[in-house]
Amino acid sequence: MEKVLLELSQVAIEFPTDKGPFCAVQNVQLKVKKGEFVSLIGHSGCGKSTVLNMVAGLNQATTGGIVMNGREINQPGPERAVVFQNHSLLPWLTCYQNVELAVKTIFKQQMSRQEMHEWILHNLDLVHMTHAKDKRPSEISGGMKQRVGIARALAMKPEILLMDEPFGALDALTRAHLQDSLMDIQAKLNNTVIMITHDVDEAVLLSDRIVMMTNGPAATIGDILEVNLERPRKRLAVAEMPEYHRLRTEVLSFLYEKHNKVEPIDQASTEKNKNKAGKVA
Ligand SMILES: Nc1ncnc2c1ncn2[C@@H]1O[C@H](COP(=O)(O)OP(=O)(O)OP(=O)(O)O)[C@@H](O)[C@H]1O
Repeated sequence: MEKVLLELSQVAIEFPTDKGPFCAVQNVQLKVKKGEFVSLIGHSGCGKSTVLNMVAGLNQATTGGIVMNGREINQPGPERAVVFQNHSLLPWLTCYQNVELAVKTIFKQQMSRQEMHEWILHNLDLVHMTHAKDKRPSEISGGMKQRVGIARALAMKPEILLMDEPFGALDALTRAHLQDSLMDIQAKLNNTVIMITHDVDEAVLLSDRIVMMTNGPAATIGDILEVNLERPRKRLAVAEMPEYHRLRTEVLSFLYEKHNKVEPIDQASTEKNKNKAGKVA
């Protein structure tokens, strides 16, 4: 069995507000193994980004702690690269230069200029963006920007990749292409990934485990679903598998029956929500 890379123990966080402390999440317990792909899913505002930001070192837990490789996390670090929904590339730099900036910041002491150059090209190639390396973000599509954002994160050689709805702003086709690319990259590199998603199908297709969160305030992990679909996964073949549909139904049932956010819960609204093509509101 792979070793545990990351452990969240009894994690809770309170934000100061005008009305006093607001407990966003509490009692979050999670172990993530090296090479594992874990998705976080839950209704809007339940605390998914808050949890991810704590792992990134951008938020500090009020109680409990997060340990990675035996060291407590209390600030951001290059071993935990974050990919946001909106790529966050610097608009005045080309794709190449955006990746270069991250590579230089981290590897200037360890790599020669030539090694850095090859490493940047290698990572752009991984996401199929070599052809557009000299373009600026304004000259490429949303999906391409997101690819460069992923290349930049991977180029940091992170031990864990944290993705906050990385494909949330993309159209369905582009999203599917990027999901496939991410699965290919993961098969090659065996990255450890924690990804927030609102898309039930995306969660089932990509994940080894799906962490389902209850509604806030004081949200916590309600259930964790193991996804044992064989890899490599091909979306069309997977969509035919009864196990895929069972898992999908489990997630939908957690979200819309056990922890529905729409109140009062009546049969009509539950059915309506279930038919939202697997997108969580
Ligand atoms: N800095 C902050 N100060 C006060 N409250 C905060 C702060 N950051 C987050 N919250 C609150 O914590 C809760 C969880 O927010 P969070 O952004 O983690 O939810 P989320 O599940 O990622 O939502 P979404 O799916 O809509 O992105 C929300 O009620 C939010 O208003």
